[in-house]
Formats: sequence, C-alpha cells, structure tokens
Amino acid sequence: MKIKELSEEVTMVLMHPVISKLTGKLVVLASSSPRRLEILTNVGLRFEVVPSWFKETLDKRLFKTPHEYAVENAKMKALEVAKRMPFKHLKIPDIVIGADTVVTVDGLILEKPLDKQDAYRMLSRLSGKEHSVFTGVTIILCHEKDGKIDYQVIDFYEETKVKFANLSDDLLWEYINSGEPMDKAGGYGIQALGGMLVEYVHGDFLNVVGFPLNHFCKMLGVIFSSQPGSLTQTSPQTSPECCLLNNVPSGEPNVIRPPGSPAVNSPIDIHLPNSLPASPANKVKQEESGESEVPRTSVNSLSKLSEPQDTSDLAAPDATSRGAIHNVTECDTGNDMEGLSKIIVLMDGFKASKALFTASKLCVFDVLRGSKTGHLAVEDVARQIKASLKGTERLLEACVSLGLLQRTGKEYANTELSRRFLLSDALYSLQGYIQHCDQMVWPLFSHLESNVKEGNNQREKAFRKNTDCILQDGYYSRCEEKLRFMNAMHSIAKISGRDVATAFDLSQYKTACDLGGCTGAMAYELAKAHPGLSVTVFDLPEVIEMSSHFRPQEADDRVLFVGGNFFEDELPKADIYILARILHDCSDEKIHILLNKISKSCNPGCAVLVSEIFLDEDRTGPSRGLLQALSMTEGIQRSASEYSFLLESHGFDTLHVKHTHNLLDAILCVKEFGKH
Ligand SMILES: C[S@@+](CC[C@H](N)C(=O)[O-])C[C@H]1O[C@@H](n2cnc3c(N)ncnc32)[C@H](O)[C@@H]1O
Repeated sequence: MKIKELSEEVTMVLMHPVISKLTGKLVVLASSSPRRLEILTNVGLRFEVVPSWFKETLDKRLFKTPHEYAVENAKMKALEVAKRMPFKHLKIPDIVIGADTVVTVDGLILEKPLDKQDAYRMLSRLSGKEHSVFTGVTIILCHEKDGKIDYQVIDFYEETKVKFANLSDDLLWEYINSGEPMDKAGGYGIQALGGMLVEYVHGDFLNVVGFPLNHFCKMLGVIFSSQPGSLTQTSPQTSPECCLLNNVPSGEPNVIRPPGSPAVNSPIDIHLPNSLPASPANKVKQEESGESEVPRTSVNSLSKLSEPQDTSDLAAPDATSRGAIHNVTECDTGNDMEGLSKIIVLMDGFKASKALFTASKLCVFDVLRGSKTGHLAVEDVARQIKASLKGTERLLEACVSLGLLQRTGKEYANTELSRRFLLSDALYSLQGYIQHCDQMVWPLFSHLESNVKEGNNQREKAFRKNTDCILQDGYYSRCEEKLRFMNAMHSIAKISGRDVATAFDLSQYKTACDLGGCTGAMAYELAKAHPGLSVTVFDLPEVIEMSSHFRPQEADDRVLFVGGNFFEDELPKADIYILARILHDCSDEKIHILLNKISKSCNPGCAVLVSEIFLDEDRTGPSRGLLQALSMTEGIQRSASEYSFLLESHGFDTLHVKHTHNLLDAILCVKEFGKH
C-alpha cells in the first residue's frame, strides 16, 4: 500500500468516527487563521468560521505558565463567539472551537510581530535555540434548556519543541521581507518559507502550524466516550462531566479514563490521549518507565493560578494536567480564581489607567525614544521628566508590569506596543485620546456616584461649568481645551477611520459630507478608500479654524472644510452624509432634528453612514460602549437596530450593518423613493 493510501486508511479508521459525530451539528471555529481552517477542513470537519472579537489583552502576569495564558486566550475567544452568536447571528452553535498559539523562549512569550523590526527581534532571539510552541485549545459545548444557554468548557494544550538553526541577518531579513512572519506567533510559519529556519521539531508538527489536530481528535473522543449519545441531548445540569466533576471522590480519576479502559457506552473506540505532561521531569519518567501517563482533568483549570494551592479537594492534583473539563455556570463553585482575577483586574483598573495617563503626560515614552540607544536609566528619565527619582522608578516599574516598558538590567526602553501607540508622533498615536481621558473623562468619573444618584452629568462639579450640549460649546471655551479635544477625536478617527471608510462599497456616491468631521481624519480615509469621492468636512467654525493643524502633509484636495452649525445652518449638498460619533451623545429629540435636516437635503438614493460603538441588541456589551455611557451628557448608547429605527423614521432604509472589529462599527442607510 502506498503511503498516501495508508494515511487515508488511517484517517478513515482513527479520525472519521470522531469527526462524523459532529455531522449535523453547528460547529464553529472562533478563529480566522487560514492555517487552522485548513487543518480542520482537511479532516473533513464541516464548520462555520466566526472570528472572535475578544481582544487579546489578558495580563500575562496573572499566568504562571505560557500554556495557561494560551488556554485562557483560547477560552475567552471561544466563549465570546459562543455568547455572541445567539444574539448577533440568531443561532446557537453546538460546539465552538477556540485556539491560541504562543511561542516561548528565554521565559518570554512571543505573539505576532507588530512590524518588521519586531519580527527581526523575535526571530533573532530564536536563532540557534530551542523554543516551545504552545497551542491552547478550548472546545465549548453549548446547551439550551428552558430558554437559557449553558456553556460547558473543555480545554487543553499541546507543547512542541522547535530548534532554529543559526540564522544570518541576511537570511532573517530576506525572510521578514517575504511578509510571511507578520501574522504568525513567534514571527514564523513552519509550513511555508519558515520551514527553512528549522533544524528539528519534537512533538506535533501541526501544533506549530497552529492547531494540535491529534490531541483535538483524542479530546473529542474523550468527550464522546464520557457523554453517551448526542451532545445536544445532554444538558449541563445532568451531563456526566458535571455530575462527575461535582461528585467525584477526591483523587479519583473522573470523566477521562486511562488508556486501555474504553468507556462504557463509548460510541467510538478512541482511547485517551497519551497526554504528555508538560514538565520535562514527568516526560522523562514516562519515557523511562514506558508507562502511559493517565491524563487527568481538573474542576477548574485556572485553579492552577492560585499559589499556594491546596489540591486535595481537586479531581486533578497534577498541575501539569493538559486537559480540563468544566462547566462555566454550574461547576465553578469555590476556588474561583478566574472570577477572583477578574475582580482584581477591575479593582486595579483605575490604577493602571492613571499610571498610563501619567507616564504619557510626563512624556516618558517620548523621552525614552529620544535617547541615543532607546534605553535610559531611571536617573536619566527622572531628570528629563523633571520628577523625583523614587516616584519615577515606581512609575517605570509599574509601566513594565503593564507591558508598556521593558527593562534590561538597570535601563528602561519602550515596548513595541508603546512605540506603536504611545509616542506622540506615532502614526496611530493614542496620546491625544489618553490626555482627553485624563483631563476630561477622569474628573467626570470621579463624580460617578453623584451622577448615578442624580441621574445627570456632573460637568459642573468636575469643571465648574455647565452646558446642555458639550458638543456645541462646552469643549471649546478655551483654545487649549479645543485642541486637546480635537487631538482626542483625531487619534481615534485615525485608528478606526480606515475600517469605517472601507466598511461598505460607496463607489456609486460622488460627494460626501462628514457632519461634525472635526480634523478631517475620517474624511481623508474616505477619500483614500474611494477614488471617485469628494468629501466636505462640516463642523463648527471654531473647529474648522483649527483643523489645519491636523492636515496631512500631502493633503488630498478632494477634501474640503466648511464651517457651520448642523442644527442651524443649511447642510452642504451631498450624496452621502457621514455621522461618526455624533449621535450617541445626543438625545432622541436632537437626533430627529438632525436627521430631518439631512433627509430634507437628500434625494432618493442618497445615503447616511452612521459610525458608533454599537451595543449588543440585549445591551449586555460591549463594555467600552456601556462604560462610555456613564459619562455621557444627554445621549445614550444604542444598538445597530436602534440607530436603524431612528433612521427609518426619516425615510432611510438600512442596507448594511458592519461590526468592524475596530473601535467603531458602521451602518449604511439609503433614502427610499417616495419617502419624506
Ligand atoms: C465626538 S466628535 C466626533 C468627531 C468625528 N466625527 C470623529 O468621529 O472623529 C463630535 C464633532 O461634532 C462637532 N459638532 C458638535 N456640534 C456641532 C454642530 N452643532 N454643528 C457642527 N458640528 C458640530 C464637534 O465640533 C466635533 O468635532
């Protein structure tokens, strides 16, 4: 038999029974990685791809090992999709699969490089050394009962060791310039050109590509053998895992059985993974004794985060366990480290924000960039920012812990993250918005309690002045405030503008008017994305006056600036009106006045593009929107369908809604024929 035939045969025998169990189920891959997609498609799995919106901002410090971090990322990605689908896609998946791959070397976790320099730094660190590739995988089983959805979470990870040859700079740059490293953990793709860099691989090759298929199939086998019958028939309240996990006597292996003892009622004959424990010591023991390690599961894989940990009451005392099955709603009682760490992150959130605001205000990131080597000792930073030695040291250390700075010996330097977003002249600098948060939003939040009690904005208390509509005059009483506000708007518009501008096909429109277009950042993105479009930025005269400060060096002459008040003055004629971050802070009444004006200057076929943070339809997220609402003046955050409803009442039909994965979403509505 030829090798190909043999492998097909093996596939039929080993994989097909497990994969075929998923036939007819709505299986969802919460990842857009083409490599994962290919690996799963190749084994005949039918699934939908719903990329996760979970932002990978977990604090790595909270994890004792890289695999815990990867598993948690995988879990958060999968849970986000599992919880979003019923509302956004109006269907409940049966199974959601999430995965996260990280590369670790010298105690550092390497994720995807931010730019070519970052890729170079990663790859030269890997050169000539052995590193580990960890993929954390989460399988979520969704069960609906009595109108309530429960999520049962199974997670595991796989480690593969990879050794790179000694790589010359020439080879590294040639590889980096191929573009391959940019979307890959550790900055290389083993399945393509990156394979040239590799001397050896110990472990599952596909794990390095991005998905440990073998372990995944074994895990599915475990799930089926422990859960007789259809997955969807088993409710979490009565599922074997849950019962076992709740009731298992201390120390006894539970739902996952040792190899060689097939599960009773097992619909398939796949034994347990010969789970290789993560620690080298255990690995040696297994190899020497020839024993198969019995994989174990824990009530809550995150219990490993606690230190010291009393494992006596856990089903899986082995902290190196590579698989965990637990139920998010029913089984996570006690020892809830996940919950605890969430609350701690929330409690400390304001400290982290203020550390960022202060470092940014004192120009720490610019000062470090300005030094010859990019590194400075604390004394030099303190001198340059004109601050105390002690205070500066604390601030720098806090910034290191937040991933904003890095320390080598006694010197500090910017991280890729701060280079990208925190330098004042970075292309995507958030400096303006950070300063706005510090000066304008922070004082409002310090009066949140009164705000909640009284139900109104606390501007008077926070700034000793009051105004009905901050958009019209509140921000602009002083030049400095005006510039700060414009800077803040500019930084967000720069970051989200391209995604909003390219959210829809606007090729049929020749003229656009960006109402409240501020610095023109969004207008320039629109003009760039749509070569046939001219854009008028319409904003208050005092804003238009200052907008030249923000004009790009090679400004597109299809962007024009016109001063005026959109509530009072005639609107410039246009085929499409843009309302980016205008409506959320207006009452329904004001929105109707504005939409009425727009509707009157629109011919049928003309359009309105609204860009805002769209709330989930059940108003349970996203937190960014709901937290922003806490300091809003007279408006409310709305969902896409609420915006759609408002526009409909002025004769606009919703064509498309786009969740951009960026800071702002967008909705495109078109004026119907025959409507007012
Ligand atoms: C929250 S900002 C949004 C800026 C921009 N659209 C963006 O997304 O970056 C609101 C903008 O609306 C402008 N604005 C507020 N009231 C206005 C009015 N009555 N007429 C014209 N522009 C107004 C403000 O000056 C400001 O630039």
